[in-house]
Amino acid sequence: QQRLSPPSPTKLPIIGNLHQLGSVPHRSLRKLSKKYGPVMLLQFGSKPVIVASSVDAARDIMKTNDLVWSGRPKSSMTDGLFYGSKDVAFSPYGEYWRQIRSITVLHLLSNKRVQSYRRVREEEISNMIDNIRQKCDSVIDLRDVFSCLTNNIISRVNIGRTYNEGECGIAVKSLIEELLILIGTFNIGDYIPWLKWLNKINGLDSRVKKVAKDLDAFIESLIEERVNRNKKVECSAGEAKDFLGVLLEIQDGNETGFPLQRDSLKALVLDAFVAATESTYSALEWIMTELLRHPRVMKKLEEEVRELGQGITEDDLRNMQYLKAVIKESLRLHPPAPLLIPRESMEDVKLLDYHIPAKTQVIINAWAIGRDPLLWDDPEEYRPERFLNSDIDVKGLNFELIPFGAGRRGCPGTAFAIVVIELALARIVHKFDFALPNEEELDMTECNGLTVCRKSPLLAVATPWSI
Ligand code: HEM
Repeated sequence: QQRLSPPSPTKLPIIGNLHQLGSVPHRSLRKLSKKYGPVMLLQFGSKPVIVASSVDAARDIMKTNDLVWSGRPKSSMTDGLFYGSKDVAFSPYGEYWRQIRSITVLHLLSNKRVQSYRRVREEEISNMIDNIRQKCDSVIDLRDVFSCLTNNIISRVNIGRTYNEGECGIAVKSLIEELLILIGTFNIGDYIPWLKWLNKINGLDSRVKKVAKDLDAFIESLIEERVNRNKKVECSAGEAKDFLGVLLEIQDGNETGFPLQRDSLKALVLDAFVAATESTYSALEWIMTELLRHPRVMKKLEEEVRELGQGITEDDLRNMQYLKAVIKESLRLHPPAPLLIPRESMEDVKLLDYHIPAKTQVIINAWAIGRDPLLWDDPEEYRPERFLNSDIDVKGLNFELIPFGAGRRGCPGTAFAIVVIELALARIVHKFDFALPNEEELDMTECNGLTVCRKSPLLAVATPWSI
């Protein structure tokens, strides 16, 4: 029996289909998939890449054959930035990944840990409200506000303090931003190996080296600060330990029987910063963008959150069905990582009817699935009501809505992110009326990268709401 290969657009010599990626790949790939089908085979330089754009293909990859598809393609970019890809997100599948993922889940991201950060969230969200209040009646950069919030929350639970106070903080924030840009940059050397030398000329190699070196110096200084502090003051009993503190203890005590090398420890601390910030603030920024474009929806949300009168706590979130629907609808149209993180087959596997050889990369177009007219009525319309009487959730069980991926390599930070987004949104909409600074229609252009933000930061004017 002949082994069936997925359909492919015509390839050019050397580059294959790279020229068809365009400046906004999730859009170009959807266009191609409309012509070639929900499973298509492209060629990026010398590498075969499958693009999956339907709910059935996504389910097949992330559920039916999840184990086979749990590899990550090797990337010289993440090797250079994460100590040889020793972090959770980019390390190859295997025993090492299993160990570090379970350390990260247990000590940073489990439901129990996430609940224990309640005070951190409440304090930082109150700081954000104060910050907005001080700028009322002038134009506010909401991306900046949300980026500050998510940075502060992850910093406090990751390293025990915020780092964006003072000059050094600003430098660290821009280093992490540069790292994210680099992860999203197309690296020609990974796809056309004999063109690797180009990265020396175009400056990519030296940018990677510089960011990695500067971030390493930052994390080393945190470790040193911690070691000195622990020597001076014994950690007070009952104090919740931050992730870095726990990792240092694991390293000292070797209690898990798993040797946690210094590079691995640093990769895990860095991973938490990188995975938790841009994804979350970009989600918040897209949500506010849609609310500002849809005053009817904003009004309904205001009614729901303002019904509670004074102060909203996390206990109130449970009953806020419209708030949850607004978040899901925004993540459907604007998943912060529209193509998720690429995976790789670890052995030969069938995908729907097609035969896929081992070591094939797959890109899942979550953005296209969220807008598939076979799954959603009026898919391009922003209508949170569609989720009001629906069981569809973002947790990786419903493959029509997968902003956090699914399966073994699915996002372990979902619960961490959702509660920050819910509380931050409920509280700002409770406290302020928002308006666009001018009458012009909002520019909805997207930027390019692993995480996709608005091209221009969202600007708005806030006025305090009073009963
Ligand atoms: C709105 C916020 C977030 C979004 C949209 C998001 C999305 C994603 C996606 C799409 C993946 C890849 C899933 C796959 O391959 O199936 C992922 C992986 C991951 N995320 Fe998130 N994420 C968010 C927040 C967070 C937070 C807050 C953390 C941690 C503090 C986190 C940590 C991770 C890690 C460690 C991985 C790698 C998992 C692995 O490869 O085993 N994420 N995330």
